[in-house]
Amino acid sequence: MAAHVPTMLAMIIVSSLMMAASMAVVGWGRRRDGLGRWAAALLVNAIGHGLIMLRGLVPDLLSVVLGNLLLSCVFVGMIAAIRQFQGRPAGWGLLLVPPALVTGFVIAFIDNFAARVSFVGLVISLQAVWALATALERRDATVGRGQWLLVAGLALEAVVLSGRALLALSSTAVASGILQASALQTLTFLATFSVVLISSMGFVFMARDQADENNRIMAAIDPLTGVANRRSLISALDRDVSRAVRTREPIALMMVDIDHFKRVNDRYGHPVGDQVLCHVVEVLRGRVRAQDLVGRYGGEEFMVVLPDTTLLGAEQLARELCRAVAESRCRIGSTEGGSDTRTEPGGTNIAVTVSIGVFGGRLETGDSWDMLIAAADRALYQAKENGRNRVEVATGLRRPSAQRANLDNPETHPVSRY
Ligand SMILES: Nc1nc2c(ncn2[C@@H]2O[C@H](COP(=O)(O)OP(=O)(O)OP(=O)(O)O)[C@@H](O)[C@H]2O)c(=O)[nH]1
Repeated sequence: MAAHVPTMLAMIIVSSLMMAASMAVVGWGRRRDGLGRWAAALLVNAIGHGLIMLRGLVPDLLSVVLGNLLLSCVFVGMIAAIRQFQGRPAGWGLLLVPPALVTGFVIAFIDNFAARVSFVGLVISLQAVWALATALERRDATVGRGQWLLVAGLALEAVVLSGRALLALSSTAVASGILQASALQTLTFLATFSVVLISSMGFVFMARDQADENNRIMAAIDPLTGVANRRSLISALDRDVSRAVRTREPIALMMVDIDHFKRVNDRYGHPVGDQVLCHVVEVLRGRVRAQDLVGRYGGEEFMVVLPDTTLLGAEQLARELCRAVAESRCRIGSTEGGSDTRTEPGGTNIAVTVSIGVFGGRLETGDSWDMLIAAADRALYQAKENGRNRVEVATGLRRPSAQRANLDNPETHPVSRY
């Protein structure tokens, strides 16, 4: 099948322009997801194919030299866009080598159509492979399936252009002029049309999936401390509680509250208070296991969810955390020292302590996350009542019925029930 070449070129031009305009609109103001660079590449693609369509009507310098240069620059833009999406520098210097080679070769062989098709086809197909490899390099960091569309389009372009380049010198299938119809010309331009559609759609989906992922992370994270926020804490706790009920494995929960935090704010101001919050989070996170979840429950109160943990284990960890916070010093920039500060060259160290309420045990059907929080909160309240900078343990859940949690070694924890 040998389709009418100018018609196919027109299809490529129109689809590139429409896709470029759509991506420019969608990507407007979102400088870092690469949509703008990809749209620019599509615009260059439209102009390059436009110049090729004008073969014979405009000087060869424009149609042949500039046209081929622009077609090579399309992949410069695409690779730069993929790298921008991945948060990497474009590396323009190396990217511009293929267009320079194409320009030099086309000028030198301006009268040899087969040699030009062969060389330019090979260079551009290598650029497509380069773009493909760039996309695959950070595959794990890219969410969603859009990347596979992108890769599929680039792979198609690479295969068709390299096949055409290899056939160019030995076969008449390539035709003797760019506007002459042949089956191979049809395949080539269909592949270019496909890369415009498939890879561009893939790139848009990638950007959308990444934005969704970022939103999902933002919605789950406390922006100040970078740990789970209350909403994601509760949903994780709910999931762990359901699992603990099902498996009868123990689960533990800590409520950690900074002591006299209001005084820190009052004495040093909110920004320093914020630093203290981050400092406490750092100490907590540095001492829990990978499967434990530290999050900010609200204000100066943190929660630590400890799946598969006995009351005894949680209590020991809580004491360790309490000690670690008390022994640590939150280093702040330039602030007036107070009674609980040590001034050292280059900054001030603020002493900070926490009180911790712990619940731990095996759960029964009907137990829910809010019952665990209430139990740990009661213990926390008692820790505050008993003088702060200490750990208190809740020995049971307040169930609606007379049931009790089957706690680990309750006799080894002869503490009062809060
Ligand atoms: N800097 C800062 N302060 C906060 C933030 N969230 C809550 N706070 C402050 O935390 C303080 C909590 O004070 P209180 O509830 O009285 O507790 P406390 O002073 O720690 O006293 P105890 O818990 O009884 O030891 C208040 O001053 C809040 O304004 C925050 O994100 N940053």
